[in-house]
Amino acid sequence: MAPNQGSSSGLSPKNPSSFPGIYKYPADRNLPFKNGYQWLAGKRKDDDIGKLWRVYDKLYNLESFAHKHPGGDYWIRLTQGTDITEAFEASHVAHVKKVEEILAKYYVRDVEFPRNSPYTFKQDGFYMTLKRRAGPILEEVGTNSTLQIRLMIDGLGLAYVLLSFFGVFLNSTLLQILAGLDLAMLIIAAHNFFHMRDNWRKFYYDFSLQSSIELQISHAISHHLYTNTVMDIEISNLEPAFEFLPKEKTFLKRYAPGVYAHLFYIVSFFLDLIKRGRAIANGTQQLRPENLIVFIQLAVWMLIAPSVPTGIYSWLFIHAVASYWFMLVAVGGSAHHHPSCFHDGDEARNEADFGLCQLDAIRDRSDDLHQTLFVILTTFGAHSLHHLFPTVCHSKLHHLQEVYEQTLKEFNEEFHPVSQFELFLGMHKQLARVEALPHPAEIKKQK
Ligand code: HEM
Repeated sequence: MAPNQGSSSGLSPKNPSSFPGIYKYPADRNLPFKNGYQWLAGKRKDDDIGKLWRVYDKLYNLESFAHKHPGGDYWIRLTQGTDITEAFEASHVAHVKKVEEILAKYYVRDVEFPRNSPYTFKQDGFYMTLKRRAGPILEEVGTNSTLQIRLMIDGLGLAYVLLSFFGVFLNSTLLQILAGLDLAMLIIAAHNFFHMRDNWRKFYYDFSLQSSIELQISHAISHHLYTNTVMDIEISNLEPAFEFLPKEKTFLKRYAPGVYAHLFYIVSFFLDLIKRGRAIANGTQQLRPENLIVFIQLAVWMLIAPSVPTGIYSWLFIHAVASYWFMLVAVGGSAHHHPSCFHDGDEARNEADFGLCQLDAIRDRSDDLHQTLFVILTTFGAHSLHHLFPTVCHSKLHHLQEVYEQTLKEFNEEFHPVSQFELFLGMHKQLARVEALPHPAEIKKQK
C-alpha cells in the first residue's frame, strides 16, 4: 500500500489530505450522525492491525495491561485495533523510560505497512527535543492537579448546584442564566481533568448534555492528535453546517454560518443529546451511568419548580445557555480556526514533526501569558502548551513556558499570538476561506 502523495489542491477521496502521510480517506468520515465510537471503528478499518495496538512500526498486545494502566484502562480498551503512536507520545512526558520499558514487555511483532498518519517523532526534531526537556521538569513538579485548581473546579460545581437550585425554585431568569454560564465554565474546566490520569472530576462534564467519555474520544484522541486534518472529528462533525477546510465552497457555505452560527450554538448540546439517544438505541454506543445525571437534574427540577412545565422549561433554558456559551468559546473564538492556522488542504510541512504541526494549527491568545489560572482553566487558555502536553494539568503548564520558548528559538520557529477578538473574526474568515495557505516556510518568509 503506497502512500498517496498529497498536495495542497484540496480534498477528494483520491487526495485525502495535504499530508502524504494520510493515504486513505478516513473510513466513515462522512457518516451522518457519526459519534466517537464510529470514528474509532473507522480508524480500526484504516489502521488494519486486527485486535492489537500499533506504536510506530511495532504491534503490541495490551489486553492484559489495560487494567494496570496508570492513566486509566479505558484509553487502552478504546484504542484496541488502532495505531496509538500519537496518543502514546503525547500522553507520557514524565518517566518516559519506564513507560517504554513497560511497552516493550507486550511486543508481538513488527508491522509491514506504513502508518496511516502524517506525523513524525524524530529524536532530533522539535517535539521530541522539547519533550526531553519537559520530562525532568514535570518529574519534579508533577503532572497532576494542584489544590488551587481543584478548589476552582469544585467551587464552580458547587456554584452550579446552588444557582440552578435557586434559579429553578424561585423561577428566576437571572439565576438560571448565571447557572448556564457557570455550567459552561465548569465543563470547560472539566476538560482539563478528562485529559489527565483517571480522576472523578472528569464527570463534571456530564452535568451538561455532553458526555465525558465521548469527548475523551472525539476531543482527546481525534481532535488533539490529528488537529485540523481530515482525521479530526471536531471538524467533520460540524460539516456541512460549518466547512472549516479550505476547498471549493458555495457562497452560502462561506457566509451563511455568520447568520445561523449563534442559533446553532444554542441547540448544539441538544443535538448531541439526541445523537447519543439514537446511538444508544441503535447499539453503536452503550448507556453509561453518568449519562443519567442530566435526567436526574430534570426530575429534581420538575419537583422543586413552581410547576412541572416550569421545571422542564428551566432545564431547557439552563442547558441552552450553557450550550451557547460553551460553543461560543470553543468554536466561535476557537484557537484553531483563525485563517492563518493550518487546515487540511493547505500546504503541509515536508517534515511533519508532530509538535510543529500542532502549533501550525493553533493561534494562542495574546493575553494568555498574563491571565489568571481561573481564566485559563475556563476558556481553553494556554492552548499551544496544552496541545503539546495534553495530560499535564493546566496548573503545571507554566513550568514549561521557558523550555518551550527556548526550543522554538533553537528551531527558528515563531508563532504569533492574536487577540481574542481576532480569533472571533478569524473563525468567520476561515469559513469563507477557499484558498490554500502556502507552505509554512513560505509564510515565514513573507512576514
Ligand atoms: C491510547 C494510548 C494511551 C493513552 C491515551 C495514555 C494516557 C495516559 C495518561 C493520561 C497518563 C497519566 C499521565 C500523567 O499523569 O502524567 C498515563 C500514564 C501512564 N501510561 Fe499511558 N496512555 C496510553 C498508552 C500507554 C501504553 C501503551 C503504555 C505502556 C504499555 C502506557 C503506560 C503508562 C504508564 C507507565 C504511565 C504512568 C507514567 C508516570 O508514572 O508518570 N500508556 N497514560
